[in-house]
Amino acid sequence: MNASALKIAFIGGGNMASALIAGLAGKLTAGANIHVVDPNAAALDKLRQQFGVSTAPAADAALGAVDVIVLAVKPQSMREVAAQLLPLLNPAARPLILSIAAGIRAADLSRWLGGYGAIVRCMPNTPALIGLGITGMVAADGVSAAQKEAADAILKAVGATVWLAHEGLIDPVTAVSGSGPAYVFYFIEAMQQAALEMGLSAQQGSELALATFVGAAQLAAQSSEPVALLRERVTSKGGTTYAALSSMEQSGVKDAIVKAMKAAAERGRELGNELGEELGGA
Ligand SMILES: NC(=O)C1=CN([C@@H]2O[C@H](COP(=O)(O)OP(=O)(O)OC[C@H]3O[C@@H](n4cnc5c(N)ncnc54)[C@H](OP(=O)(O)O)[C@@H]3O)[C@@H](O)[C@H]2O)C=CC1
Ligand SMILES: O=C(O)[C@@H]1CCC=N1
Repeated sequence: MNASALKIAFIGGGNMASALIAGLAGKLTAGANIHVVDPNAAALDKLRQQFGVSTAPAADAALGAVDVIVLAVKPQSMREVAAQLLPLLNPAARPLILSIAAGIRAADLSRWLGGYGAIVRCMPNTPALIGLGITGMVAADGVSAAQKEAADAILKAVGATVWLAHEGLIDPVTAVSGSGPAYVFYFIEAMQQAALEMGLSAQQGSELALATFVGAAQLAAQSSEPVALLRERVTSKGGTTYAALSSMEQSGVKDAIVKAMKAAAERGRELGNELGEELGGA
């Protein structure tokens, strides 16, 4: 499969699909090679104008002529979407199905698609929009080496990829990096609020909080030292950082974050159980 000429269809053109399309169109493959199916006319107009993709309001014959079909609808819509897709799947072309849905297990998707085996489950994140995403991925047994390469090329076009040893690790990845940008935005919002309450302008608080996040993240990414050591270097004995971190420890911030992330992973497992028939914990 020649990655630069890949024909890719997206079923669902919402937040995550748009972020992926923005990273892919005109880079990995031409916008004209991308087809997007979504019932929302306004969302499709925007994608067509921005990236030159073709669009349709419902699953159509174009799905029979692509190499990869990305399923980018809500987990709750997956079963219905599989039923719409099944009659349009071209068995001769045997396209790769790339599911980005939280929770939905490959075995359930395969059953809904009449026993289809060429399925890769992946968990991207929205920084894909600017090429800085990271995606955890796992391939079902029916995926060929060329399809695995194509899946990797698609997600690498929007950031980094991490292949997982087994599907049970997708829920933890969802909790760490899939949902992760929201935790970071939440922390930035809190810093902006504090800045405002302490007398800085909204503009100054925003600039200071954002630059601090970008700088600290880049420093951690570029450093060979543990993050804990970088934190200690900011924390002078009896100083301001110590006061802040002590307050966070007293409030149980770290424990709360760990607990919250475990809740996210658990919600992924729950979604799989609620919406599918396969048992979790693979
Ligand atoms: N947002 C994120 O950061 C991430 C999301 N994901 C996963 O991506 C998937 C999509 O999430 P997200 O983009 O946030 O959701 P959105 O709601 O933004 O996008 C889903 C889109 O699919 C459309 N849709 C619904 N039914 C159909 C159908 N039958 N055919 C075609 N399109 C349909 C929806 O239309 P309508 O609104 O009218 O229902 C909507 O526009 C989820 O499964 C989620 O778990 C994974 C990683 C990160
Ligand atoms: O919140 C969600 O369920 C999706 C999956 C990861 C990020 N957004």
